[in-house]
Amino acid sequence: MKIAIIGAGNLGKSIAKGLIVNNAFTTLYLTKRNTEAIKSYEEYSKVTVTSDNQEAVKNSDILIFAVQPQQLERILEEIKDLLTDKHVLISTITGFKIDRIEAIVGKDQFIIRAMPNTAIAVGKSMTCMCSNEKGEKRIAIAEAIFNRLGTSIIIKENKMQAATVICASGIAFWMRLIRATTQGAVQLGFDAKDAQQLAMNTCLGAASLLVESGKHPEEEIDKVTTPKGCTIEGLNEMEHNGLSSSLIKGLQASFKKINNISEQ
Ligand SMILES: NC(=O)C1=CN([C@@H]2O[C@H](COP(=O)(O)OP(=O)(O)OC[C@H]3O[C@@H](n4cnc5c(N)ncnc54)[C@H](OP(=O)(O)O)[C@@H]3O)[C@@H](O)[C@H]2O)C=CC1
Ligand SMILES: O=C(O)[C@@H]1CCC=N1
Repeated sequence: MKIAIIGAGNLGKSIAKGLIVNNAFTTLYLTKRNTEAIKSYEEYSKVTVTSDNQEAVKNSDILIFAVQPQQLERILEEIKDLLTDKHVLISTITGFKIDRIEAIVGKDQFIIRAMPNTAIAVGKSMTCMCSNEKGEKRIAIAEAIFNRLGTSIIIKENKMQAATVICASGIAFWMRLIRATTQGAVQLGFDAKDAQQLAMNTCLGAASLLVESGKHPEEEIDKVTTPKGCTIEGLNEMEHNGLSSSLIKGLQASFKKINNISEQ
């Protein structure tokens, strides 16, 4: 696949890393206006770094847009006359609806909206996707890319904002939970390095149990909570202090904010 990432910033570079590590492209163009920070990617075979979006579009089939929302319109205007039937447009832009993209490039383009997260850099992104009507014919291509770099699901466009909160912002939320566990482990006597090992690998184990068994979390909790034991003591104390409630309220606050941003 001939892929271009238009806007190789935080997310764009994470996608590039995932593609490079997984050898998931034929050629890869990375663009940004100031290319200094991404020059090192040219060390990889078949990777081209440029500030010329038009060159990237002409030489690629899959166009992944990863710029800030206010930058997308201008870029679409810049490249729209170069689009042909070979192109699939994948936008990762938060809150930028498909009809706004269609208004610039036309309905007759294969348009996909995707919301990956930064774990794409290590091939573990949870990516949610939707498409315009024409894009349905090529969404399998996007699925193939994002499944190489993690797991993907197709959702309705009206769920993209919620998916952004749970999956994209979710990386930050889970990081904070891991950090809090690390702080607790230090207080219980582990040095910082060991504490982080314990916290992150236990988190990975918990998620893997559910992913691999398809079970409900409470079923796994039942296996760990010895009656009158230390686990239920700790768990109930956390809940008295609002663990679940605090998480849910945070997700709601994030969702409210994302809806406000996209209305602006
Ligand atoms: N960070 C995340 O976890 C996630 C982010 N997103 C979404 O992805 C998008 C990008 O986010 P993020 O990576 O954090 O943002 P960044 O600001 O880190 O990256 C955007 C990049 O676009 C480049 N850029 C700006 N204008 C142009 C242009 N005309 N042509 C080519 N490149 C350009 C910028 O570089 P320069 O100024 O040098 O041109 C910059 O490196 C956002 O819309 C965000 O909502 C989605 C999911 C997760
Ligand atoms: O924080 C934000 O608004 C963006 C959207 C998801 C990740 N970063």
